[in-house]
Amino acid sequence: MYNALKFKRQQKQQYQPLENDQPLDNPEEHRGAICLKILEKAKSSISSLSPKSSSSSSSSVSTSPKFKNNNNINNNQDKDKDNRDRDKSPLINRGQQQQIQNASKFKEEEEEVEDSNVILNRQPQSTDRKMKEMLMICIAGGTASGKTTVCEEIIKRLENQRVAVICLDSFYRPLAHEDLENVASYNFDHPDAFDWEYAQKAIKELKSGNKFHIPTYCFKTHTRLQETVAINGIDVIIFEGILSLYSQGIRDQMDIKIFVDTDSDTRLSRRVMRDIAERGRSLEGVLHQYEKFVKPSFDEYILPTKKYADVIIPRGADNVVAIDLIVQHIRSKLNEQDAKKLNANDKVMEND
Ligand SMILES: Nc1ncnc2c1ncn2[C@@H]1O[C@H](COP(=O)(O)OP(=O)(O)O)[C@@H](O)[C@H]1O
Ligand SMILES: O=c1ccn([C@@H]2O[C@H](COP(=O)(O)O)[C@@H](O)[C@H]2O)c(=O)[nH]1
Repeated sequence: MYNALKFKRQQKQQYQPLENDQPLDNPEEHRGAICLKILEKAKSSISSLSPKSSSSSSSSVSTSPKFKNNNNINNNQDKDKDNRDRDKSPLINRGQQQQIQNASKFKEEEEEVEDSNVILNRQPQSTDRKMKEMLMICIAGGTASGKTTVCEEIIKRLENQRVAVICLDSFYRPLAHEDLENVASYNFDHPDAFDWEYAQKAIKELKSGNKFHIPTYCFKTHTRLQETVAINGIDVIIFEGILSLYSQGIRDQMDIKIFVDTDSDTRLSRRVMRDIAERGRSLEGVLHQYEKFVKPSFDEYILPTKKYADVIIPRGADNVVAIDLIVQHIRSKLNEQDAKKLNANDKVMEND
């Protein structure tokens, strides 16, 4: 079964090693690159299961620029410029292959997938797509608190919904030349590292049911790429990131605000393990960055956003009860929306 967390785990080359870090195993590859490779694999497994190529069908799921792969991007950079802004493969989550197998009837939806690069596992809601407000969920929390893992767990349980994950990482500001020269001194955990205006615009457009092209960020070059991932025709959007509860403009768009609250020793040990195993870092480099930037920014900017959360999840993905309750709430919100829509349609028909 496909596992989205694996994406994140396999992103070791996507980070530029900081000072004192070991060189990357393969400097040609970086965060995005790994992602797209996996996405391509996922895409081919979908097409092999889709009605067009086999008897089974269209699918589920979630797209996230965080998991995009610059290999694909690099290949595409040589292609027609007009195609650059076209959507790339969606992120397929852990539960997705199962969902792919389950969702075999909706050929129409599959076309939508190709159109919007969001894979669907539920019949689109006909003509009201543009009018539709989607459910917006925000998942914040410190580094390695388990945000991505919680996202996965939620998506896995939302079998019949179209879910997209948008990562705050996508809205990192491109680094200035002098910052690039001395990247070990750059604070990726400070609010100023993000383009909030852009992020807010994206969230606002998506919330209103409009298609939006989410930017992609290259963790190797610390620049924003020209490639985007188009998001459209979704039921639920999850906006995930260390500071995703930081901006009031963004918070105001959110229907459910979640803070993943994992003890800092656990987070540090996970970050050390993850960054060494998956992001090509040295112990010294991880600890240096953590002490200089990650911890101070957590204390000053990230932790204070906990007060904005509707739900705080202690212990992250280990907290199955909290995740189940959140998913129940999401389902009931989606049902409310559907009921409202049916009501509105009935009224239109009565008036006709
Ligand atoms: N509940 C858990 N138990 C053990 N390891 C976990 C758990 N949740 C996450 N991890 C691991 O910790 C690391 C960070 O988790 P992740 O979900 O990517 O956090 P975040 O998205 O907040 O940075 C990953 O290597 C992941 O496998
Ligand atoms: O170029 C970059 C961008 C970000 N980081 C670090 O990533 C974490 C946030 O990601 P999580 O998955 O939530 O841990 C943040 O703490 C930054 O320090 C980076 O090292 N390089």
